[in-house]
Amino acid sequence: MEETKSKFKRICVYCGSSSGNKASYQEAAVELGKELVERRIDLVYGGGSVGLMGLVSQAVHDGGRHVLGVIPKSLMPREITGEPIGEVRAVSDMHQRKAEMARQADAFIALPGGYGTLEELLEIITWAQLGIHSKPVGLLNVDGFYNSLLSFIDKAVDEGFISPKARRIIVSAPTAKELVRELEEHVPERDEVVSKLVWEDRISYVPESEVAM
Ligand SMILES: C/C(=C\CNc1ncnc2c1ncn2[C@@H]1O[C@H](COP(=O)(O)O)[C@@H](O)[C@H]1O)CO
Repeated sequence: MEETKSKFKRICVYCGSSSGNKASYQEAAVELGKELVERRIDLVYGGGSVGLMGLVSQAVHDGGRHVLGVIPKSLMPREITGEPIGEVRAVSDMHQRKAEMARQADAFIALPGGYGTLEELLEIITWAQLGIHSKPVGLLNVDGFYNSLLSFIDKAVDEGFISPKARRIIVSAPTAKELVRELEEHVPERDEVVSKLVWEDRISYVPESEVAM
């Protein structure tokens, strides 16, 4: 397989701790893992090997890229998260976990999932809206899984609760290949008010090309 270099060093993937009922969800998790490998991108995720989390992390690990799992101590028992893959970083709680995953990543992708995935996705979008980070956020809309969420968000725009600019934080595509390509091309929009906010815990993004070697 030919490898393509990406501007992202590491992507954070949010996804179901279950596998979902359709084979297409599981196939998409493996496809995403392979796409990261092809572009030489490492993975940070919620740790463990259950559900789609296990499939995407195994695919990245099998392809020889680094996998970092961030797990709260209380979720560490193997019967809950399964055998860990790659490097495991233990944190004290769910809040610290999300902050650590966000710090370690240059971009975010949500695969299909449940409450946990939705919560992680909506929080990272909210953090982008508030200027805590300016890293791209992608939705892998496998088989239209996220159509109803996107319709809801569009309704919130129509009803005046989400600005059109904040709506554009979300990049969505039906396949991993298209999504990663779109995330690579995405230019975050600057908001004059938000960019003046001061966050002690601002999660900065330094493109690899700007990191002193
Ligand atoms: C409590 C049980 C299983 C939980 N196992 C998890 N292991 C690791 N990470 C998890 C787990 N559950 C949630 N997460 C995080 O949320 C996302 C998945 O949640 P979802 O509700 O399945 O969508 C995932 O990205 C993780 O970061 C036994 O039922």
